[in-house]
Amino acid sequence: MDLHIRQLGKRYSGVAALDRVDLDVAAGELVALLGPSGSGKTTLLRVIAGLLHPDEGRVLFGADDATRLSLRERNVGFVFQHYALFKHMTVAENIAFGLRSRPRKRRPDKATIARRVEELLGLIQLPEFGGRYPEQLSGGQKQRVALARALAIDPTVLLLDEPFGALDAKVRVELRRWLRQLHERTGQTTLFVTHDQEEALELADRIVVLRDGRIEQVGTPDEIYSSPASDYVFDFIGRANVLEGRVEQGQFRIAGHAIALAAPDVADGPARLYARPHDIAPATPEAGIAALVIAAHRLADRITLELAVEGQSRPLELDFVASPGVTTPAPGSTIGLEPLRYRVFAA
Ligand SMILES: Nc1ncnc2c1ncn2[C@@H]1O[C@H](COP(=O)(O)OP(=O)(O)OP(=O)(O)O)[C@@H](O)[C@H]1O
Repeated sequence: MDLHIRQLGKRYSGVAALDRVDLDVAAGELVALLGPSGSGKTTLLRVIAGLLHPDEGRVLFGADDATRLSLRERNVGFVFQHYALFKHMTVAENIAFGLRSRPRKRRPDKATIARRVEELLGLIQLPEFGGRYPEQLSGGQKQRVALARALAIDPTVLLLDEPFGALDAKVRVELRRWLRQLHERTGQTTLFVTHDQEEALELADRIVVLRDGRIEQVGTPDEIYSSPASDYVFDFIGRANVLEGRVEQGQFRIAGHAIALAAPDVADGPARLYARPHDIAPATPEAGIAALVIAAHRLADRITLELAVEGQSRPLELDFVASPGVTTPAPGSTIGLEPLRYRVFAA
C-alpha cells in the first residue's frame, strides 16, 4: 500500500513537533525517518499509526483518507524500541495476538492462525522458539518476535520506532542487515525511525531528514550523502569538513584563496564550504589553503590527517590514498588543501 502525508501539523504548547509535512511513500518502499532528538520522527510515526491525532493535514493509505481512523482500523504494524511483548504469553501466542483479537467475522480459524505463526517463526529465523516466553529470549530475539507480531496482521504499513535502539552495537548491525533481507522478501511498505545515520544509509531505499518538525531533504542514501541539500544535512550525514569564508563575486574566498562555487547560487557575504574528508586533496602549502598537521595516521595506503587552518573554529580531517613513494606528513608540518568536491552554503 502506498502512503501519502499531506500538510501534517502537530503542536505541543506552541512548539511545532510537525510543521506542514508532505511525504509520499511508494508501495514496497523502506523509508527511514532520520533526525536528531526532538526533530519530530516519533510524532510523525505516531500520527501515521493513528496513535496521535494531527492538528492539521491528512494521512492517506492509497486513495483512502485514514486521518480519522483508529490504530486498529488502519491495520498498521508497529514495533517500539522497548520490547512490548506480552510477558505472560508464549512467543507463538504473542505473534498470534493480532489475528486472535480480531472481531469474529474477520478472525481466521485456529489452523490458519497456527500456520501463519509457523510461517512467521520461519521468516524471523526462530522456528523452534514458539513455546518460549519473552524472558527466555535475548534482546535481539525479542525484537524479531515483535516484528513477526507486527507482520502477522498483514499490515497496510509497517512502522518501526528505533526498533534496535536498545540493543548493543554489534547486534544492531546484524539486525539491520537482517531487516533489509527480510524487507526484500516481504516487500512490506515500511517506515523506520532512527537517529543513527549509518543505520539509515545502510537500510533504507530513501531517507527523510527531519529538523524541528520539518522535512529538510528526501532522497536515496546516495543522494543524501553525495548531494546534501543544505549545510544541516551535510553536517548531519557522514563526516564533514567546514571552512568559514566569504562569497564575493561568485567565488568563495578564504585566506587569500579564491575557490569557484560548484553551484553559483550563493549570495555575496559570509559563507561556509563543506567537503568530505576524502574530497579534499593534499597539496603544497603554496598551492592550497595552508593547514597545520596536528596528527597523522597511516593504515596501509590510506592516510588520515587531522589539521588546523588558521582562523577556523573547527579542526579538519583529510582522508586520502597515498600514491607510491608518498610519506606521511609529520605533525607540526604545514601542507596545502585543495577541495575537489564541495558545496558552499551561505552562513
Ligand atoms: N506529549 C508531548 N508533550 C509535549 N511535547 C511533546 C510531546 N511529544 C513530543 N513533544 C515534543 O515534540 C517535539 C518532537 O518530538 P518527537 O518525540 O517526535 O521527536 P523525535 O525526533 O522522535 O525525538 P527522539 O529521537 O528523542 O525520540 C519535541 O520538541 C518534543 O519535546
